[in-house]
Amino acid sequence: MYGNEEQRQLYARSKEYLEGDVNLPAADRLPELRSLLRYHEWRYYVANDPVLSDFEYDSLFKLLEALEADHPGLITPDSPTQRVGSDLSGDFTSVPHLTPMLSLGNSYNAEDLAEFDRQVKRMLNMDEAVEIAYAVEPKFDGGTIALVYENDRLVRAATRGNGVLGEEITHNARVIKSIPLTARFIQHGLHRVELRGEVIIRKDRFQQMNAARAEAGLTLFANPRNTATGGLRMKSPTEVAERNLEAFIYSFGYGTDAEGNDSVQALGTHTQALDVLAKLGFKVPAMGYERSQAENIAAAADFCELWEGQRETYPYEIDGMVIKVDNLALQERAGYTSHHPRWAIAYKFAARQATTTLLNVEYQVGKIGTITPVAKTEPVALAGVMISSISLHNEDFIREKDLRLGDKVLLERAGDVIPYIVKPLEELRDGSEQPIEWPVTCPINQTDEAAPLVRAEGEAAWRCPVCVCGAQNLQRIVFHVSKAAMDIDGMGRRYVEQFYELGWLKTIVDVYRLPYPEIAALEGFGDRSADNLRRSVDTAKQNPLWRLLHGLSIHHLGKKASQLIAQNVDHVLDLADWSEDQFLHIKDIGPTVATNVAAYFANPIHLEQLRELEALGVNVRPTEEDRPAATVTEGPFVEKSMLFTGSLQQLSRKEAQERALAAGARIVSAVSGKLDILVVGEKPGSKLKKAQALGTVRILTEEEFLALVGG
Ligand SMILES: NC(=O)c1ccc[n+]([C@@H]2O[C@H](COP(=O)([O-])OP(=O)(O)OC[C@H]3O[C@@H](n4cnc5c(N)ncnc54)[C@H](O)[C@@H]3O)[C@@H](O)[C@H]2O)c1
Ligand SMILES: [Zn+2]
Repeated sequence: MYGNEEQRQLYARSKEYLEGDVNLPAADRLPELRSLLRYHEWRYYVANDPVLSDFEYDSLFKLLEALEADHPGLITPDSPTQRVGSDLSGDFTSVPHLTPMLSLGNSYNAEDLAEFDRQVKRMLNMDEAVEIAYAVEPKFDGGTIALVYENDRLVRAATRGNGVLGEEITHNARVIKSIPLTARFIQHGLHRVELRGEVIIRKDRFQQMNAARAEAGLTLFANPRNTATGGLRMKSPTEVAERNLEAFIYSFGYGTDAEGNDSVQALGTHTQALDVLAKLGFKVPAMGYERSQAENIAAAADFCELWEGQRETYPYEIDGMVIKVDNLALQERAGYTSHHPRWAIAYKFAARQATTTLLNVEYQVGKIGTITPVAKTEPVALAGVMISSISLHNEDFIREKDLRLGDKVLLERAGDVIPYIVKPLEELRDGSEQPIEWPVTCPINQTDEAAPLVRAEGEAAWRCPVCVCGAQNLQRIVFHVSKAAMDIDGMGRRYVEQFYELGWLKTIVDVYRLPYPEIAALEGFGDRSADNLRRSVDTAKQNPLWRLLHGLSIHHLGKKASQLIAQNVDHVLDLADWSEDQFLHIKDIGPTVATNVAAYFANPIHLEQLRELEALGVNVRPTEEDRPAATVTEGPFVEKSMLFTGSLQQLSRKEAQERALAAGARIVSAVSGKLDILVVGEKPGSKLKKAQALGTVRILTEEEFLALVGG
């Protein structure tokens, strides 16, 4: 349909229009904008793979609308503003809809909605002060479907197609369980109806399906929307059934009685019409949850904002909300343009996808030398923020996606998830894209002395094994002073970076010999802050040994392992003489930690640093806090597991537990076959029942317990 070279130009030109870089007479801009929009409609509806965000597409659309408003004589009937985008593929029989299926106008905030409200009133010759009630519901992001029922039976289902003609997919609709094959419309005076709805797939089902496909080595579905629209067009209904599609019905398109007279309006409001559909067994947005009847446009806007905030936790993809004049007679009076109803509007949420150009890749070096590639892109708006820098995680990420410098890339940012690159747009390549050269040595220090990067088996990350440039040291110092390690109050990343820039911090040793008079002279410091900092550093010198060990940034040596090792030495430098095996003798220390710690202490530079730290007054021996709580070897409850339940009368729960510990017990949190003793206070609950049912648990009252621990 479109060649690659042509697509590249259409993409580049679209971005130029969006940047406001196009200066042509209106007579030339009009046809160009139309052909750009047609291209994007094709990417979106037919190829199912848009290259612009919806926001960008809508912006181009608005440019065209504005131009046409200024030059009404130049409007052509085939303009994208005059018809809806077509998804007719030719693979199915085309059938005419009973009434045209249109698009929706767009709004992005409460002001847009207020403007829409004013327009509706103008259209209806209503006073500005009169309030119109609106029905508001999610704008489901799937594939549109039109269902025709005659005499209470489903007789036809079709896609939206080009709005006038749809593709007939009745056999596929029949396997979608939420579409009833029969419904008692006649009870409501409806003999022939056309319903409109959206076919979608739950987000979790989508993920399960993709996980299963990945396992089977099949290509993955791009997103839930494509899975749903593609699902509707499967050749075999059994395949459709496997996709677990669902259909939300959101309105009547048409409805007549036995004589062929309209009988939808008699339902009164859109809200009541949906209530009827719900009663008839259709899946419609639930009142009070997914939909609301808003007394005026401000209330409608509030409901939209509420949903924008909770869209991530909703099980289905929605790209906005739809606001509809609730009264069906007013809808009828407001009417339609050739493109959308005048009585409804979409409220679009901020677009979560965007496309931009990958300009460069920079590399960050972490505290243990992990190299993280970061993409630098042409700045682009994504879900409300400007993005120009995105983590690429590791080399495999780059290779798997086949990213190249100069690529046009699709970005996504959903909810709290950090932005990421979904894929390069391969059809938009022109051959000038360059491979991303993965660094062989430290990317910060590209000299001969830099050692080659290493990648441990089974790990995704490349690391710089011996950093000579200091890039790692900076990260190590940041970690060293952080809460998790030496917890130096008042000395966060910002100061570390500042002192590092000034050359005062090269390694962690320098933390303990900072030039305080010079710090006091820094802008924003003064004597007091410098003094406070000195005090914090002095306090940290008395830290338990595990904090120092953890603060050395040894790969894989976490807090727990640091504590275990600190319990087992008299002086940190003892570790220089330890073999890997000795580390493994400590319960809960595994081989990875053993290897890494042994390697660290085999390095004379590190030993020298530790000697310097000791000379500067940093504690290098285990303290009281490092020692394990003395194990009790005598007492009534030695080696017994114990649990308290109900409220105790003479002791607090905490005091009772301390007594139990002192008497040798271990406190556990649940009743199980491993529980030895349950101490029962007043109003015990299910724990007592469970323990009695087990029959193996010794049950003590508070008095009995106190008697055993000696009062
Ligand atoms: N990114 C791109 O390149 C690109 C290209 C073309 C179109 N688009 C997007 O598609 C939009 C136009 O598409 P459209 O014509 O399908 O219209 P639309 O998506 O703006 O709105 C109409 C559709 O909304 C759906 N819908 C979901 N829930 C609904 C509800 N509760 N009530 C009523 N309708 C509901 C219906 O299926 C209906 O067909 C554009 O605004 C743009 O966001 C994007
Ligand atoms: Zn380096």
